[in-house]
Amino acid sequence: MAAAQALSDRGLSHIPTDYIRPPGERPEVAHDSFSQQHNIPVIDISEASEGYGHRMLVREDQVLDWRDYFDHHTFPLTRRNPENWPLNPPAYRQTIKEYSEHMKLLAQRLLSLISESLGLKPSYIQDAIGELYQNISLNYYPPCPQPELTLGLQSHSDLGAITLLLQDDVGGLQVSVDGSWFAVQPVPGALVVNLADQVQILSNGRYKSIEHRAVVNRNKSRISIATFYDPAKEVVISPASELVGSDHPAKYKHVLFGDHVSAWYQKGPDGKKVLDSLSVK
Ligand SMILES: O=C(O)CCC(=O)C(=O)O
Ligand SMILES: [Fe+2]
Repeated sequence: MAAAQALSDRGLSHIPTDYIRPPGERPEVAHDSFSQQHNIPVIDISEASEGYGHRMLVREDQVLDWRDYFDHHTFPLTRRNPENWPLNPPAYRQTIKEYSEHMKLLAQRLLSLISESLGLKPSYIQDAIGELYQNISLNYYPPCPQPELTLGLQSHSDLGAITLLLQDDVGGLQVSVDGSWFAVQPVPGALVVNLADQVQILSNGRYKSIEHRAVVNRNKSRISIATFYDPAKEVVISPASELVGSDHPAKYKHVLFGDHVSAWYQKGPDGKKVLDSLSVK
């Protein structure tokens, strides 16, 4: 059993100190007023070997997130090995496969529209990203005895181009707008579209990646499924030359996507600090 769930199941009244965030990073609102009945489907990940755990960063001194997650590497097909995915329920592998294909098409449609809205050719962002690296992350946030002291997922922006997020009806996703946190209330049947860092760079800052986090609550567990649309680690991303000129200079340095990922996992995202470090001063 993964860590946060095991702690939750132990029925502790206090959370371990390595989950306690410094006062300035604690959520102000405890989301313990949700009353909907919620049944969590049982998925057996005990056989699974594809990236799962509860630590987000490689640093040892990190504050831990009250979350367990499980990753599926779905594109390119050379990374896909359904043998690593749960066998139960029986439709699981086929469902992930179909879901990944639909999410790919939807993300591509959205990226085309974003490219066009910038006056670029529809395939611009997809061409810049190159071969799609798609991961599907299943996040599980167990009930937490002290939700006011911790976070399910620390503040960050997503690293790639675009993220499609499916959340259940419990609620917990928050976005930062002008320095304040706002809850993103679940809408049945709807996906949340989060723009990620590479679209901010490619659009030379005309689109902004969204800083977000997840809070947990005392009574309910919550599941969210994030589908990430990323470039390969070898791809260099830079502002579109069409969007750079003498009256609007490049706002970001070129970045090797792999370096962006390493900085994120080593230093910690700390909101959008990793992206901010690429700003041209
Ligand atoms: O659980 C959520 O609502 C957010 C998940 C998320 O931001 C992520 O997986 O990157
Ligand atoms: Fe995210």
